Amino acid sequence: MKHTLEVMISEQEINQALDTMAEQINRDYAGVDSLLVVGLLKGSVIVMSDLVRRLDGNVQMDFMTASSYGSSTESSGDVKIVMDLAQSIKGRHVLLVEDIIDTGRTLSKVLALLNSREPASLAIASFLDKPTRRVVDVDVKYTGVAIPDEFVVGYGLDYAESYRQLPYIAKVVPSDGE
Ligand SMILES: O=P(O)(O)OC[C@H]1O[C@H](OP(=O)(O)OP(=O)(O)O)[C@H](O)[C@@H]1O
Ligand code: HPA
Ligand SMILES: [Mg+2]
Repeated sequence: MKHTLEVMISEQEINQALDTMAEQINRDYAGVDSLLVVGLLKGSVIVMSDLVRRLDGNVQMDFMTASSYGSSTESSGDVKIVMDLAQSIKGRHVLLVEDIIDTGRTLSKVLALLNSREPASLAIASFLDKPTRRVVDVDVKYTGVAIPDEFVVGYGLDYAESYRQLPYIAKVVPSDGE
């Protein structure tokens, strides 16, 4: 699809939203020995690295890969766990970090899997939230910015694997010809 990009959330706005998220997380986990922050690849990789550098205390990191969008702008609904965590989460305090919650299908699937492993606690931090698109209800404890129903890229988010590196978040606008 031919398209152009329109900036929706600037780098400065991203940083402000991250500061607020990190303050809330630091407050909530102040009494906890260690926090395992789990990023869902690939989208979360940028927000994960920016968020953990704002966190206090003993923070550990792990990653898993769940994929449903492929090269499309529509979720397939078929969420696959492509790569699992490297460690047990039984008895751990786990914070799952995502770039975006859209239909909620990815997070609900991953949440069910991780909950079955009996963590001490499990909460979700998603930088973006598209609440009007929700198909499955998911309890997201920390969110950065709520956005309207637009397909966005940048700051980890891709369109057919491109644009993840942009330091801002932009809307994908279809242009003439297709
Ligand atoms: O709430 P949902 O409708 O499930 O959409 C959100 C998910 O979709 C994207 O991942 P994608 O499957 O595109 O993989 P990626 O992280 O590698 O881009 C995004 O990173 C979230 O994980
Ligand atoms: O708006 C989006 N952009 C990129 N990837 C996504 N995955 C779910 N929603 C989106
Ligand atoms: Mg994607």
